[in-house]
Amino acid sequence: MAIRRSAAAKINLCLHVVGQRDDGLHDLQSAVAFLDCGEWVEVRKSGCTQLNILGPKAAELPRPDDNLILKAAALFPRHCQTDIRLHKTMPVASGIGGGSADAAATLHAMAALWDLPLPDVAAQVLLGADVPVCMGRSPVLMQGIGAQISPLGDVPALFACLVNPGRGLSTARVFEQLASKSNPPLEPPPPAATEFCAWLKRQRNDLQAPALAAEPMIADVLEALAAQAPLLARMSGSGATCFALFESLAAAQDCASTIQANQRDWWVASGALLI
Ligand SMILES: C[C@](O)(CO)[C@H](O)COP(=O)(O)OP(=O)(O)OC[C@H]1O[C@@H](n2ccc(N)nc2=O)[C@H](O)[C@@H]1O
Ligand SMILES: Nc1ncnc2c1ncn2[C@@H]1O[C@H](COP(=O)(O)OP(=O)(O)OP(=O)(O)O)[C@@H](O)[C@H]1O
Repeated sequence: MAIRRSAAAKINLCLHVVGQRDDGLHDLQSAVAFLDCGEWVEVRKSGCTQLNILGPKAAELPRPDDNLILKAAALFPRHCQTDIRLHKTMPVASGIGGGSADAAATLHAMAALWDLPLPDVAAQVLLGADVPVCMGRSPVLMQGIGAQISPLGDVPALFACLVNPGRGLSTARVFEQLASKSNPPLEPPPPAATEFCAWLKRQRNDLQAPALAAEPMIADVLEALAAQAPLLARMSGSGATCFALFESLAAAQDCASTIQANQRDWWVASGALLI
């Protein structure tokens, strides 16, 4: 029997860096939502644990032994030998949590396959700061280093276009280049869905400036998205993927096809935010 779980793209709709801890990690406040980009993890019982990677972005992960998926699988007892397949569609090191989403999908799939409980949040966050948030798929508020997750409240139906210019960025390096480690906090999210977009526009991604300095092509991506008259265009996570939000699926898809037609080498995706 095979069990398949999808790994959705994580979008940091806003990301405030509000402090730095003694261990160097940063305290964050981020509204996070998800978009299904067709990436998945499939598991089946086997004589040994191994990972095979296929899909259009498989070549960006040449060494399966280093994969976060195998670190996630290692959280289960030794007898849980599992054959794992990853279908990779999201660009690697691109600020949309690909590795974390794959690790989260692996934890869900293996817990179901072996009828075991999920590893706790403390173990999840040791895999990666984005793993706890990627265990769910609905819009949430992420705080602390990534382990404190709470519901975001009433979010309207929104549609997104994601664009990545094909340049990987190191998350650690972007944090290092951040000018101020202690920035103004998020305004509390509004109770009513009708106020959500106005609230979101007033928030920031504090990693956008250092990522732009490291990779100037992000400015081209943001300009291309802004030209499609979205509700909002901003960078996700530590970049370089940027997103634009729209009120309709058709508008998000139009944005994606226009940008892809102009920039054949860029990675582009669109769809409804999961709610
Ligand atoms: C920027 C975000 O994507 C926002 O959702 C995440 O905080 C990063 O999540 P991630 O890629 O899963 O991060 P990890 O692999 O755990 O950490 C990569 C590096 O990012 C930096 N890092 C990460 C999380 C955090 N709260 N503070 C940090 O300073 C650290 O230098 C760390 O070594
Ligand atoms: N399954 C995986 N998918 C993608 N990257 C992985 C995976 N496993 C390990 N990695 C490594 O993790 C690093 C970060 O890649 P990932 O795609 O998770 O970054 P990201 O999208 O910037 O993440 P985040 O938004 O959480 O900072 C890469 O250098 C990659 O080699």
